[in-house]
Amino acid sequence: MDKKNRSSCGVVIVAAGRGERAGSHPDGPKQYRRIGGRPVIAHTLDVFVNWSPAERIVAVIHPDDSDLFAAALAEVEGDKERVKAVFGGSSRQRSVLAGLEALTASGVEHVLIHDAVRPFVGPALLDCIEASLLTGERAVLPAVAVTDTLKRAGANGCVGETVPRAGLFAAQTPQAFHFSTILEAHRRAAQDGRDDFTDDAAIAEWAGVPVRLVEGTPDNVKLTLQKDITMADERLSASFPDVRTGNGYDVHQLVPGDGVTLCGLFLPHDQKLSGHSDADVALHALTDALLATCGAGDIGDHFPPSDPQWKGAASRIFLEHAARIVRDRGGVIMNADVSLIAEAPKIGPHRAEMRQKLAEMLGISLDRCSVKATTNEQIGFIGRREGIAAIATATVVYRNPLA
Ligand SMILES: Nc1ccn([C@@H]2O[C@H](COP(=O)(O)OP(=O)(O)OP(=O)(O)O)[C@@H](O)[C@H]2O)c(=O)n1
Ligand SMILES: C[C@](O)(CO)[C@H](O)COP(=O)(O)O
Repeated sequence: MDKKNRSSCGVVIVAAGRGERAGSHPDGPKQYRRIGGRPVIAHTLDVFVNWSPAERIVAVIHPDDSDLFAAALAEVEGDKERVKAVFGGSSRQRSVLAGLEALTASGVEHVLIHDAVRPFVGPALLDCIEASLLTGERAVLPAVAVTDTLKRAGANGCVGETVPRAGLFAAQTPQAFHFSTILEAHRRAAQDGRDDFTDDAAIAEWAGVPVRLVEGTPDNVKLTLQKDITMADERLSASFPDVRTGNGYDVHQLVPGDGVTLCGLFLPHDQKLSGHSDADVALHALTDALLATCGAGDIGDHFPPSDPQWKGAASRIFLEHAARIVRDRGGVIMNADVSLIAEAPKIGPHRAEMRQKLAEMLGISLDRCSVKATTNEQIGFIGRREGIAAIATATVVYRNPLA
């Protein structure tokens, strides 16, 4: 989704429960149990810290779990600066209210409230919920239609009746709301002594706020019992990593001038690259390579050369935009590699600084960034110093389903 059409969201992740139905375990309550080698809550936080509309993330934890939470947070991959922990209460409802109160000064317009123990939430569901909020909905509930036949138990372990399942849905999280609407509803429920709501949509319903249903994902299960944790662990341990590689190519003409910008670095030279933006071929090729890893089109789709706002633009804007798209779709950039094909200026003395710039722009470590250069042996248009070309490759691992 285009950045300018995105909402400003806070996120409350409730993690203060004791997980009694799952049973006790040396790793602690179920949100700290390891699935696929990492704590459940680390998987959950990964998704939100890499989802760009999430401006503030409040994890609501139990006062006994501060050390467990700090250790789990250390395993989260992404911008953890946005995550703050507060203590919850004796019920889920009280924990949610503690999380909402912690967001009051943040100025966010919307809030997503999510169970820490639903680690398989994916960015596609978050985007779908956000899209519904952006149409003006004040409460949005992801839910899946019930597919089993439902029975109500009667006396002596026998069926009392069959419950018609038409129109019945199982509620999931994250449930999303206009922030001040749900805060006010939660505060009012607490003042009225109501402590029996099992989800936040029910509080919105009680407050008379219409709740929009959107389609949840069957994968987004809540880990409630020991068997759920076992199945989650098997699922993550058995799954193949979703590794994708994209490539990109770009070329720009050299004309008389005072220097060229390559990998975001200005190199004084007796020529310049001509183009609509700063004509940084290296960043253009790498932008295309990143977009290719998730089928997100090419640089021209996102930044049309016909659009005057990109005239003379620094190409880091394009690269950072592509990196954001990748992260929003659950991708982790593993590697970025650029080959420059230029007769002059000499790239070798500037390679280290160029790699450093790529690492900064992409938010990844230096050893994952590579810049190489070759001449064209004085052959063809590059050999005649009429242009510079770049070829780039990016490797991205997608942690969550793209669909
Ligand atoms: N006082 C509570 C109770 C629950 N939760 C959170 O609400 C989510 C959904 O609750 P549930 O699955 O019922 O978790 P527990 O209450 O921990 O489980 P149990 O009822 O088996 O003890 C969990 O992420 C849980 O940590 C919370 O923050 N504060
Ligand atoms: C909020 C919830 O995940 C919606 O399905 C669910 O109600 C929370 O679990 P609990 O067992 O009711 O605490």
